[in-house]
Amino acid sequence: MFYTKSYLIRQLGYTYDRWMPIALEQINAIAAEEGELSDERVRNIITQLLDSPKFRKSAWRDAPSPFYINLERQASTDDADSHYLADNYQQVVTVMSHLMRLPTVEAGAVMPDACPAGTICVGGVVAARNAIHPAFHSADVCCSMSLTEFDTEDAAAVLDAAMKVTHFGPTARPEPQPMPDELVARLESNPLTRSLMGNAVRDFATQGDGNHFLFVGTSRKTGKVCVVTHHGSRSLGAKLYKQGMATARSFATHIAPDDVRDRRPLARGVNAGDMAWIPFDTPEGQQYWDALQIVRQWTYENHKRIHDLIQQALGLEVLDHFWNEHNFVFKRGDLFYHAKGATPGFEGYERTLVPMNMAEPVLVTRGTGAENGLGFLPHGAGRNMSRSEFQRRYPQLPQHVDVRSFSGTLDTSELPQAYKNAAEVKRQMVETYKLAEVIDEILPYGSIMAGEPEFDFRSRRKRRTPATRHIDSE
Ligand SMILES: Nc1nc2c(ncn2[C@@H]2O[C@H](COP(=O)(O)O)[C@@H](O)[C@H]2O)c(=O)[nH]1
Ligand SMILES: [Mn+2]
Repeated sequence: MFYTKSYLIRQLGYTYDRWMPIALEQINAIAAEEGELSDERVRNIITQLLDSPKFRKSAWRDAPSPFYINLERQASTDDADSHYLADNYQQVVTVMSHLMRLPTVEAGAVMPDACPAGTICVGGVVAARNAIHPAFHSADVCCSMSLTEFDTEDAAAVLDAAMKVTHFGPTARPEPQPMPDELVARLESNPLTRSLMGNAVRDFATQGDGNHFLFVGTSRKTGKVCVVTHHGSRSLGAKLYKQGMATARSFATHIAPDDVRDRRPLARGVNAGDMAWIPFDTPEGQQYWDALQIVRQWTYENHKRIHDLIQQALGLEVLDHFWNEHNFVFKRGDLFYHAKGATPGFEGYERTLVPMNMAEPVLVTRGTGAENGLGFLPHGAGRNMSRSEFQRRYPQLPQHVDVRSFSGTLDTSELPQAYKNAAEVKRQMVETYKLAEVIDEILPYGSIMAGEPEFDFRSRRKRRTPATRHIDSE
């Protein structure tokens, strides 16, 4: 006998669903070996299939589980900013409330630098059981901070050398940098990263754009010059994220309830379908997890190569070097902590880096591991408002800082006032919520960012903004 859809629907009373063709394939394969099957045997085969990770049904909670809010409703004394900060607060709480209904999610926290950014807010931490939610680490996988302290007090020489050896923007380096052999071997070892080898090679020792930067300053403690870089895993991570979202959605089409399949937004920029996850205890979950660790290593080596090129250009002695991720997934016990713009402050992260803006010190922090932060601390100051809104409000160039744009044209949406007040965020982090202590500060000398590209892809015209390569009022 050949079993068909109509047998399952008419005789056994099932409703058509995506699992049915797969079930029929299995039933007919078994029938080919065992002969005609009883209705009960067929029902058992279907039950087993629906209980596998790919098809298991899971219900969202009716109400969100509670989460920690380490964010004051208004963090600025500047009246003009208050409106945006209050709006930010509301949006952050709304977004987190949706996440906290997911069946996988067991805990959540919001940091003092929180601001809305789509499926999860920046400054958000979400702990999930047996699940990796790609959207919660975001496309900028392993965006991170790295510091090298050099045995010199000549910050100008270091900034000049950095400008020559680093690379920002969408293009490849004019002279590619080879990756370490061990990294190449790891990339080869996982089918997901192997398929992205071209991206890994092309983008090695580059920093991208947006608010990624290379900051030069001096340690308040030692007076020595430090280079601090900020970037993620470039197109390697972005493409892995895309693969991860596709895999997560392939699970979600079967395991998630109707509201996940529903494409209508839950809130501004928030769609249930984007919250899909990959169960960790599946071959797909294991492979994706391993690929994330490889991308982490690529990102570490990427920072390091840029720092090494500066060291080699000037022949400097390295006094200190450390780094931390702030967009990543951390496995602690049985839970997967997804950090989107949150700095780990637990074991293994004794010193971490929290930048504020180009004109403020980068904080060297030590997390307290406080429960209310789920072991995390802020990753920056967080945006005050959208880029376009900020640009309409006449951003000011900072004084006493050597600001350089790799493209030669300043990106005014990245100027200091685009971010929340640094002292306020620091106060909330240290005093109000006790998430971290500040153990040193890297005082700003200068900064390099991608800047605006010469050609505006949106208007399809050359930009009119004058080039601003060097702003130093002293
Ligand atoms: N020292 C600098 N800090 C900066 C600059 N631009 C942004 N920032 C801070 O970094 C965080 C990180 O942002 P994210 O992209 O990882 O979410 C941000 O919140 C700002 O506080 C800069 O040019 N120099
Ligand atoms: Mn970042």
